[in-house]
Amino acid sequence: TSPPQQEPDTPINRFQQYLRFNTAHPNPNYLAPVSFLTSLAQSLGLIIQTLEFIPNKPVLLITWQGSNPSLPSLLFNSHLDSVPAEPSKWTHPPFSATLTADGKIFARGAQDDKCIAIQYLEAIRNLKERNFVPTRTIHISYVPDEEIGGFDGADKFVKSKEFKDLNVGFVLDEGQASVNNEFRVFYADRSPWNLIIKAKGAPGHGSRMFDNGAMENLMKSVEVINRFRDSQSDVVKAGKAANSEVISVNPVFLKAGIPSPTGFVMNMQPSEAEAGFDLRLPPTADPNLMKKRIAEEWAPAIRNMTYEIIEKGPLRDYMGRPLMTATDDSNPWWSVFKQAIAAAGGKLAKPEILPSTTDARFMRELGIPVFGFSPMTDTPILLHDHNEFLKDAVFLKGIEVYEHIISGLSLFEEANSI
Ligand code: MET
Ligand SMILES: [Zn+2]
Ligand SMILES: [Zn+2]
Repeated sequence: TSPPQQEPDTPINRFQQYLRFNTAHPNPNYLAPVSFLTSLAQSLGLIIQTLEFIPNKPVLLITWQGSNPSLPSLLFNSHLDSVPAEPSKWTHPPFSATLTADGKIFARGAQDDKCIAIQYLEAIRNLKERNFVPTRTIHISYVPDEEIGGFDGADKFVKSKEFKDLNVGFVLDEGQASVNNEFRVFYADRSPWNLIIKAKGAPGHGSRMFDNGAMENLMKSVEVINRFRDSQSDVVKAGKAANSEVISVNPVFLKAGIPSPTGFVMNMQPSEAEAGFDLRLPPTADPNLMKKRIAEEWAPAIRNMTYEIIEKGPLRDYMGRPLMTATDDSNPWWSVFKQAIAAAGGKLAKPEILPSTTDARFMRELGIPVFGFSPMTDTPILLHDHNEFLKDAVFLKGIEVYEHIISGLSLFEEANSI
């Protein structure tokens, strides 16, 4: 018999091992990756706590104690879960973490956001090997359920006594890939709304051309929504705003028709029809104006329409301010962060609003400054896409970047109160 295969002792291999846990919704495996990360943290001599605010939805909290634990701490967050993948559409199985000859590691979660999960720990490994001693305490959190809104994950965590006791002064959470050689940093998220519009109307023979059918009513709404979508796109195409600075609306499901064993009944017009939309509002948008538009134009009662808006998370912080982290001198963390990127030999792009949404909004809601940041340059943006991958060299460079960030931020002692 051959001896059990030993996993190679490399950062890339640890990344691949972490990518192989199937953490896709609707049934993410949380226990196995948490025990894997726990053993990594143990091997680094870090403090480990597993919190469970909701049964079977663990929050893993790892701590590297600083020499001055009375200073506000730093938190590096990532989520454990992933969106689903359609394996038949992938060139390599989505949980295989296949490394190709050109250095691409294919996996659901390679960019979103299992890279940073391992990079945080690898950066600490390297700093410890060099006998670096942090001044501020450093925490790393691994939270469940980000992809379904974070309500049983980060939201519960940040509202807990355990979180309050961490005295967090500054947070880094996930960002998005950069297609050029500049690192991207995000000071706000767009807020997600799920919009479901329903139409009712007279049923009838498939050959008749009557007014106010459910399908006709729904299609009219789809046209109106599409015109709004075009108007937002035009602003972007004219160069007047970035993608993430306008309101996005995209249809994500359509539900109608009378089922038959072979598909749908073709000669009946249905009496009900439904469509779902993913909306994202930048922090500058007026939510009330949007609600008015939906009520009056997108799903008007006079066209037999009803609608439901599910707001996925907060729009304002506890002081009533939009959820934005300052990127000027009023935020001392900004310059320390900038210096760390420069020290790593990196170029930083102009700070942006994130087009999507992260757990950062729950920390910003408490008034804590948070940047979204995933160190991936020269990388196509593949989050939630088929064939998500990250290059090994990009992953390794990211570790080095975090070494500079962690050391720079943890030694930053001015303004003790922040
Ligand atoms: C619905 S909360 C956000 C989930 C996910 N990160 C997204 O942006 O779609
Ligand atoms: Zn993510
Ligand atoms: Zn995601």
